[in-house]
Amino acid sequence: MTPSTTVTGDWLLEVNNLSCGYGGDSVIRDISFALSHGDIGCLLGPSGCGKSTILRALAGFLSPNTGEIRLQSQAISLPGRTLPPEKRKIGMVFQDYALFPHLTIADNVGFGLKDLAKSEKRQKVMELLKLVHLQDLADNYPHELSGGQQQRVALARALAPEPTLILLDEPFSNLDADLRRRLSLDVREILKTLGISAILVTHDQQEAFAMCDQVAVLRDGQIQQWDVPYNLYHEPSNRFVASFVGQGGFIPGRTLGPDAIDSELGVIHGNRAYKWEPGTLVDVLIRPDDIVYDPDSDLRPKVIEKTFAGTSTLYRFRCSEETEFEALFRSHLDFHLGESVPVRVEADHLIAFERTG
Ligand SMILES: Nc1ncnc2c1ncn2[C@@H]1O[C@H](COP(=O)(O)OP(=O)(O)OP(=O)(O)O)[C@@H](O)[C@H]1O
Repeated sequence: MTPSTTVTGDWLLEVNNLSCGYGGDSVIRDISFALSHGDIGCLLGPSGCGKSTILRALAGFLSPNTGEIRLQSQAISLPGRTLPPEKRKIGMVFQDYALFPHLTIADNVGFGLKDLAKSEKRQKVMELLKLVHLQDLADNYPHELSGGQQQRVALARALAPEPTLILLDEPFSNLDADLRRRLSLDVREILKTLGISAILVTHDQQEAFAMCDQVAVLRDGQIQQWDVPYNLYHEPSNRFVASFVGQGGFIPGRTLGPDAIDSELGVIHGNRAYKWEPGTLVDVLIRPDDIVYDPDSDLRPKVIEKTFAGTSTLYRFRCSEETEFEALFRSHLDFHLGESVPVRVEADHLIAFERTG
C-alpha cells in the first residue's frame, strides 16, 4: 500500500489522509495507513518526525485538521468531532510505566475494572499477572519491582479493560539492551496470544523489526513507506528509507540493463528490473552483508576504518574517492588499516536510485 492513498477494506484501524498538529499547524501531513485485526504496527523514525503526535491523535488527545481515524469501521476522529480518549477502548503503555506508587501491583492492574465484583476483579487481575509472569508479586508495590517488571505491570493494566487497540509509546527505552530485546519479544507473544492489535512507537529499528508485523518509516510528518520489515530492508522505496533502515551506503554506478549495474565493485546483478535507459547514472545501495571475503577476487579495496564488535568486525573500504563501502566479517578475518583485501559483492537485492544533481 502506498502511504498517501486512502485505505478501504476490513481493517481494525484505518487512518485516512490525516493531518494534525498543534495550534492549528499540521505536524503530521496527509498520512494514511491501515492495520489488520491482531497485527502489531510500528511508527519508526528519527526524533521529531511526528511519531508521538500520531499516537496522541489515535488516543484522542489531538483532533485532526483534515482526514479521519476509524476503529473497527467506526469514525473516532474527524475534524471537529473527536471521540474522547476514555470512550475509545484504546489502552496505553508509556515509557515511564506511569504506575500508581501507593497501590499494590494487583490494585494497579485492577484500577480500570470498576464495574466488576471484588472476587471477579481479583480473578481477572491474577489471570493477567500470570500472563505477564508476575503472579507472585501481586501484593508488592511498584518501587519493589525492576524496570522490566514494572513495564509488564503497565501492560497488564492496559490489557485489563479488554481494549480493541493498545498504544505503546517507547515502552522499552528505559531498559538495557538485553532486557529490551527479551521484553519486546515477550510483549509480542502476549499480544499475539490475546489477538490484540497494537501500535508501537520507537526509534529503535531492531525493536520495530523484532516485534512488529508492519512498520511505517516516518520523516518530517509523512510516511515514507508502510511495509513488512523484510521489504523495508530489502526493497526500500526511496533513499531516506534505504539509509535509515539498516546499515550501508551508496556507491556510484551506471546501468548496463534492467537488472545490471556497472560500478567500481564490478557488475552488480539483482532481482529487480529498473526501467532506466542503459548508461543512466545511479547510486547503488551496498549493505555490509552484501560484501564477502573471497581470496580469488581481483577486487582489492583498502581498509580505511575498522570497528571490532566481538563476534564480527565492521570494515570500511575504499576503492577510490567516490567509492567507499562497509563490510561485516566474522572477527577471525582480521585485517589491518591500509591492507588491500580481496572481496566481492554477493547481493540478491539490487537497490539503486537515479543520481540527481
Ligand atoms: N505540545 C506541542 N506543542 C507544539 N509543538 C509540539 C508539541 N509536541 C510536539 N511538537 C512538535 O511536533 C513535532 C513532532 O513531535 P513528536 O513529539 O510527535 O515527534 P517524535 O517523532 O515523537 O519525536 P521523539 O522521538 O523525539 O519523541 C516536533 O517538531 C515537535 O517540536
